[in-house]
Amino acid sequence: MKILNVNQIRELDQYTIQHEPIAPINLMERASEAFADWFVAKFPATRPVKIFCGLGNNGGDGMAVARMLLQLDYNVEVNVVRYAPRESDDCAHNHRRLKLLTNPNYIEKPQDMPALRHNEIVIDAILGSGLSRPTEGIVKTVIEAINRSPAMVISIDIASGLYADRPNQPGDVIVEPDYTLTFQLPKLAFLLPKNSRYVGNWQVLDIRLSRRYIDQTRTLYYYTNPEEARLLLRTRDRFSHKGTFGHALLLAGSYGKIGAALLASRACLRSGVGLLTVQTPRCGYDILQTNVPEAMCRPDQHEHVLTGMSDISGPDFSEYSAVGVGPGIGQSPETVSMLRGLLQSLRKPAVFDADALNILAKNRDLLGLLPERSILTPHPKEFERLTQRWENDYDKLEILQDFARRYDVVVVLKGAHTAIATPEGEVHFNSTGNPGLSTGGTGDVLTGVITALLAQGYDPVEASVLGVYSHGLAGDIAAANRGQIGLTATDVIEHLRWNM
Ligand SMILES: NC(=O)C1=CN([C@@H]2O[C@H](COP(=O)(O)OP(=O)(O)OC[C@H]3O[C@@H](n4cnc5c(N)ncnc54)[C@H](O)[C@@H]3O)[C@@H](O)[C@H]2O)[C@@H](O)CC1
Ligand SMILES: Nc1ncnc2c1ncn2[C@@H]1O[C@H](COP(=O)(O)OP(=O)(O)O)[C@@H](O)[C@H]1O
Ligand SMILES: [K+]
Repeated sequence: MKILNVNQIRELDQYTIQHEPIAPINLMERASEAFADWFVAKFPATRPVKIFCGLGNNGGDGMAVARMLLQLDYNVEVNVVRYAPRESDDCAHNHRRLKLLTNPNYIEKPQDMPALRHNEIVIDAILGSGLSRPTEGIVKTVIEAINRSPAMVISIDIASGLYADRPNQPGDVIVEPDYTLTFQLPKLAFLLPKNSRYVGNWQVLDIRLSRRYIDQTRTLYYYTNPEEARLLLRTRDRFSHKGTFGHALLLAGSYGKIGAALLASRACLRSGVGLLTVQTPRCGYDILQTNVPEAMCRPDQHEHVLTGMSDISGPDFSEYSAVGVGPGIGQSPETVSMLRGLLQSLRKPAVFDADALNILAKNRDLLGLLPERSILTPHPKEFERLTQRWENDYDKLEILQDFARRYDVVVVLKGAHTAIATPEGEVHFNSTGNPGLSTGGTGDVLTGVITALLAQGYDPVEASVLGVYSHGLAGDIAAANRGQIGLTATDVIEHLRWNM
């Protein structure tokens, strides 16, 4: 799913109006109906509703929604925040229609603000994607009162005061909704961690804006939806054999962290790899052979850390279709040498995670040795070590895109809505996953999943997008079974589903 910026969204509205064609007021009616349908399906008419409308088209949506809910016998009070002398044409039209049904309350000064109570629902239609400056004066006062109130808050299209595609400043006053119902496509702002309280649970309502405009419009930002993930997944040929699905090598574990190697190995096997070899320090050999009988094990010559050297065969990585390195490996000098040797001999993309990334951050000359289109899977702290501190989430995105372009790699920046940057500078935000995944070992699982997909011949971007999606989906299924709080990395492995 594409993510468009505010100018593109405006063009999309205009294009739809001209080419469908549809009158602007009817498009507003369609958007408001979509919102009202969602609302009516979720909340009974016994819950009192207070709608706060601005004077632009977002306010117009709010007034149309008010009319629709009144006609369905909801108890609705409309508050128009009069911060300017003029309304937009479509807002004025809906204002006139609304006044045939009810007398709105007009808020011009703080005393005009009504009290908000616990069981009430506030609908925020003060400002939408047309926000062009920080909120101030009476708008700011109303937003502060809404945020102080115990009422449930639902924003139409976007929280009033939040920019859809650029950073807000500290101190900006923004509605803090429980829900945001947005139109047609997600907004970039929804996917950035620092905006979490200004978004709440969000959902996209389809209002049939022009498919053609969306298809032909260029963007760097995407949101992976279920259909797109499903399309990436390859079906298996009836005459396939284990050789068809690649041979992965995982370099993982050190004394005290053999668990990381186990988790990555099990996840790799549960993600369709044909064959798996795991190289761990000698201390991990029995553990691995006992607990993951499907995997072959290459014991490292070293008892406690990875050196890359094994009695079974030398450090020849060319026989593997994909290599994944990092989970639990530590940063001993021997392991740093191993990584250097690996980078010097690797000829195809590999997956780098955890301490492999920390070693890269401390030995920056190694970054130049990364095979092109390799996959790096940092969490934000690891990414900061590889790059620099960022001022805000938009700044971080730019650093992410620059890094992926500069080193010709795919960077999987993990977290809620994991952001996958491609060497071409595109960013794919993930749609699955939940806070239950914030627990040790889930990153090791992800490394196993992505390594398996790479070994099966998926292109590195596809392996990352599909791997991150499936990993998050497994977390969601596991959380549905047992709740987020008790979720472990092993649960994620056990809930991987490839019949999406
Ligand atoms: N145009 C269309 O066809 C559709 C528009 N829709 C709605 O229209 C909204 C966008 O409408 P608009 O472009 O009118 O945008 P807004 O409703 O956000 O209003 C913009 C107006 O508010 C002013 N403004 C900006 N920042 C302000 C601030 N901080 N304090 C006070 N005033 C401020 C602007 O100068 C402009 O006059 C969307 O968010 C969506 O809710 C939907 O009805 C779907 C269809
Ligand atoms: N709040 C969250 N919502 C969605 N996914 C999350 C959340 N917190 C963590 N995750 C996911 O969990 C994984 C954590 O990885 P990582 O930090 O490397 O853990 P570890 O090093 O313990 O294995 C990542 O895939 C990340 O995207
Ligand atoms: K709004």
